Amino acid sequence: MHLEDPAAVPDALVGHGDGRRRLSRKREYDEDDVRIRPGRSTRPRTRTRPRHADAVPALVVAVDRGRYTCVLDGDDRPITAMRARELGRHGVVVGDRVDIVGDVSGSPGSLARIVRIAERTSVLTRTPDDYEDAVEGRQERVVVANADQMVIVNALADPPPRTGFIDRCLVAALDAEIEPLLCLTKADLAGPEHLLDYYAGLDLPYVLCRPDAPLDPLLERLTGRLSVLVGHSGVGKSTLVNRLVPDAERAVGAVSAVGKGRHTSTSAVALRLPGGWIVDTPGIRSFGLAHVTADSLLHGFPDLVEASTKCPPNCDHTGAGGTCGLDALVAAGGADPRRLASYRRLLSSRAGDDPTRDAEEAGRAGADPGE
Ligand SMILES: Nc1nc2c(ncn2[C@@H]2O[C@H](COP(=O)(O)OP(=O)(O)OP(=O)(O)O)[C@@H](O)[C@H]2O)c(=O)[nH]1
Ligand SMILES: [Zn+2]
Repeated sequence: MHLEDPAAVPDALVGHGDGRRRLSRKREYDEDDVRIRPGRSTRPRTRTRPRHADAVPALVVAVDRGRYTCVLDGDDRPITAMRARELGRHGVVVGDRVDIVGDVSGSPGSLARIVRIAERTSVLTRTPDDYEDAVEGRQERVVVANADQMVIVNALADPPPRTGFIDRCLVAALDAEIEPLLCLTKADLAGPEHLLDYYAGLDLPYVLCRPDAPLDPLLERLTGRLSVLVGHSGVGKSTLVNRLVPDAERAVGAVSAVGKGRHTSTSAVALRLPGGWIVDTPGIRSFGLAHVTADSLLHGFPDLVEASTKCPPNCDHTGAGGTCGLDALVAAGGADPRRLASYRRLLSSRAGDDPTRDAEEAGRAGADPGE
């Protein structure tokens, strides 16, 4: 028997898994609601719930408008679940390890309930950039929980590599303490030398992918991990996902069906590999970094960060005063000037005095061979 405290969680403010809050959303019902409740009693109400000894561990693989698709260990059946109200405002996102109760059969029409969310080992967040989600402003959003690795997919040609995009991803990954992996596609069209030269000062792991070679080097790095794939349009991310998970289309279809038919194009979805998970992020084209502090931004440039110890106190690293240690580092040949320029582009796009998209265009030009 559950005694509800209707005042405990105002339904209109319940947080949703994607970090959004919708106002005046109708309260959600779960199987407890159909039980006959005792009349108002004089017993003190309590927020303590039974401990759900029968709960089973599951992974959240998709989120769509308040419905969560979960799977059990070693079982691909999608189980639709809702969030128990006792979780309060705690959001649930793809990658979350949860405990579920109720009907966990996954049969059509069944609904389980998420009663616990395990502590997250990492949280990848983004701030929507100025050009999207204007309605929601620049509210920070969790993209995926518990990712161990960020696979930054970039093409070596067609479209040419965009170091501005990669650098932005690196900042987001390192800020979230997620290991980055550079995945260079279309290696059949161009060599990686130019790009790797730009990253020579970093210990950045990379793999090359081409249609006529097996994906073993990539698979090796994906094994045993939960990897989130990011990439801008046209780099071959869908091609890659379809090669890694041949029935990805079907899996994503099954997942979207539970969300009453409409698949939210910006949501992430986790797909099972023989030994690991990949999280595809369709619709996520870039990482707004407004939530990342200026300090963390510099930690996204491991080849530059050490030189900041030579900066005067409270240096803003813009180079304006001519005393920034980063300039001294570059002048002494200790770092690639293009790296410092990229850092400063991100710095100024974060400060809001330079539209993000322009900054990334500049990053793209910076990677062009011959520049
Ligand atoms: N030559 C070559 N072409 C590739 C490779 N990978 C993908 N392509 C092609 O590049 C184009 C874009 O590939 P997609 O997989 O659709 O790219 P995407 O990153 O998913 O882009 P969106 O669909 O816009 O999100 C397609 O025409 C692919 O056939 C590759 O390794 N080599
Ligand atoms: Zn400085």
